[in-house]
Amino acid sequence: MSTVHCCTAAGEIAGNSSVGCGIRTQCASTGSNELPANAGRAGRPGAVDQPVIGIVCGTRPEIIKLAPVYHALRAQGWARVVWVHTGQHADMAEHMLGCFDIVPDLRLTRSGAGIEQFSIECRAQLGQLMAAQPWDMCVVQGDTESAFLGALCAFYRRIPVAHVEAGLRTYNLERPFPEEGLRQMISRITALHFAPTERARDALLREGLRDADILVTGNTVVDAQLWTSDKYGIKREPGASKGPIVVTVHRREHWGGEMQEIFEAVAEVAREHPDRQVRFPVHLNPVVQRAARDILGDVPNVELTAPFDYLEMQRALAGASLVLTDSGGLQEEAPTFGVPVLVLRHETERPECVEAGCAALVGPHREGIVREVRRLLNDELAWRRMQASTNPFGDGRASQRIADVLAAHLVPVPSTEAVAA
Ligand SMILES: CC(=O)N[C@@H]1[C@@H](OP(=O)(O)OP(=O)(O)OC[C@H]2O[C@@H](n3ccc(=O)[nH]c3=O)[C@H](O)[C@@H]2O)O[C@H](CO)[C@@H](O)[C@@H]1O
Repeated sequence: MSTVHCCTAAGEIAGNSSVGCGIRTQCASTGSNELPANAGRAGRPGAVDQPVIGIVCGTRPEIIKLAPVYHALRAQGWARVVWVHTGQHADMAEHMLGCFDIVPDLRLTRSGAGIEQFSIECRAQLGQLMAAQPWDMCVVQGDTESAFLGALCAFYRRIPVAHVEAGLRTYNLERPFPEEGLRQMISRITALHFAPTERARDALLREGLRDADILVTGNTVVDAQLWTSDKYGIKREPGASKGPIVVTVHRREHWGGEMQEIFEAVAEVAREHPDRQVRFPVHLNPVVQRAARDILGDVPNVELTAPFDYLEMQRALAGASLVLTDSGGLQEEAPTFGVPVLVLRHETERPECVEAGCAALVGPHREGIVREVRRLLNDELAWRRMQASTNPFGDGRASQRIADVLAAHLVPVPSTEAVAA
C-alpha cells in the first residue's frame, strides 16, 4: 500500500470553510473560503466526470481497516475519494489518522459527550454533506455508530453503500452491544458487501442477500499490518514465549461486573507470575480508565499506559507471549505474529481463529481467565500449539480486491461505438 500524503486530496476541497451545520473542510490552505464555482461533484476544480467515493468513519478500528482501502483507491486514481471523519473517537482517532498519513477531507463537529447526542448531530451533518456533494458510493466499515449513520444517510440519498467487514455475526443483539444490531442493520441497506471470510459470506446469503452483491476479500486489517510491518521492519521477536502479556478491554457490554472480574483475573495472574510483565494500554473511556486504575494500579508488574498508537501496538504484539482481549481487531491481528489470544467474551464473530487453534474463547469471568492463562504460562507445549502459522483472516490484499470491485461498479465501460470511433 503506497503512502499518499493526503493534503493534496484534502487541498482539492477548497479552503477552511463551513459547509452546512458545522461541517469543516480540512485541507492545505488555499485561501479560498468558498467551494470554487467550477467545482466538480466533489467540490474539486475539474474532474467533473470522476466517480466520487465518500468514506465515512470515526473510530480507531475503522481508520485502521479503511486506510488500506483509501490508499488503494487513491493509488488507482480513477475516483475522487473523500474521507469524512465523524469525530466519534476524537483523541484516539487523531493518532490513527497520522499513523496512516490521512488528513480527512471533511471533519464533522462533535459536541455531545454521549452516543445519543453524537448520533443526532452526526446524522444531521452527514445528511447536509451528502445533499451538497452527490457521491457515487459511500464506504463504511464494521459496526459502529459512524458506520451505521454513514450508511443510513447514503441510503436516504439513494447513494449505494459498500460495507467493509460485512457479515460478521454473533446473532446476539446484547453481545456485542450495540455493534451486533448496527452491523445487521447496515447489511439491510448495503449494495456491496465486502465479506472478510467465507463464513461471513454464508451468513449474508442465509439472510437472503444476493450472491452477486457479496465479495469475499479477506480483512483489510491484515493489509494494514503487513504494510506497517514491511515499512517499519516489525516482526516476531525471538524469546517471545517469555514476553509480556498484552491486555486490551473496552467493550460496553463488559462495563461493570464483568470488567471488574477481568481486571481481577489479570491482577491474580500478574501476582502469581511477578517475573512476567503485563502491558495494558487502557482505552480512554472513563469507565475503563477508572476500573483499571482501581484494580490494577498498584500491581507492580502491570503497566497501565495510554492507548498505544498503531505502531506501538504492532510492536507490542510482535513481542507478546499472550494477548488477553475483548477486541475484534486484535483477534484478527495476533495470528499475523503468531501470538496466542484468549478472547474475553462469551462469543466471537471471529470463530475462524478459535477453529484454527490460535485463539480460545475464555469468557469475561475471573476463574476461566485465570485457569487458561495459568495453563499456557505453565505448559510451553500447549502455548506452542497455539502459535498461528498463517492468518485465517486475510492475505494482505483485501483492499486491492475492494478497490478493483468498486472500479468495476463505478468506472463506465466505454461503449463499443466509442471504442470503435
Ligand atoms: C464487535 C467488534 O468486535 N467490533 C469491532 C470493533 O473494533 P475493535 O473491537 O477491534 O476495537 P478496538 O479494540 O478499539 O480497536 C482495535 C484496533 O486498534 C488497535 N489498537 C488497540 C489498542 C491500542 O492501544 N492501540 C491500537 O492501535 C489494534 O491494533 C486494532 O487494530 O469495531 C470495529 C469498527 O467497526 C469493527 O471492525 C470490529 O468488528
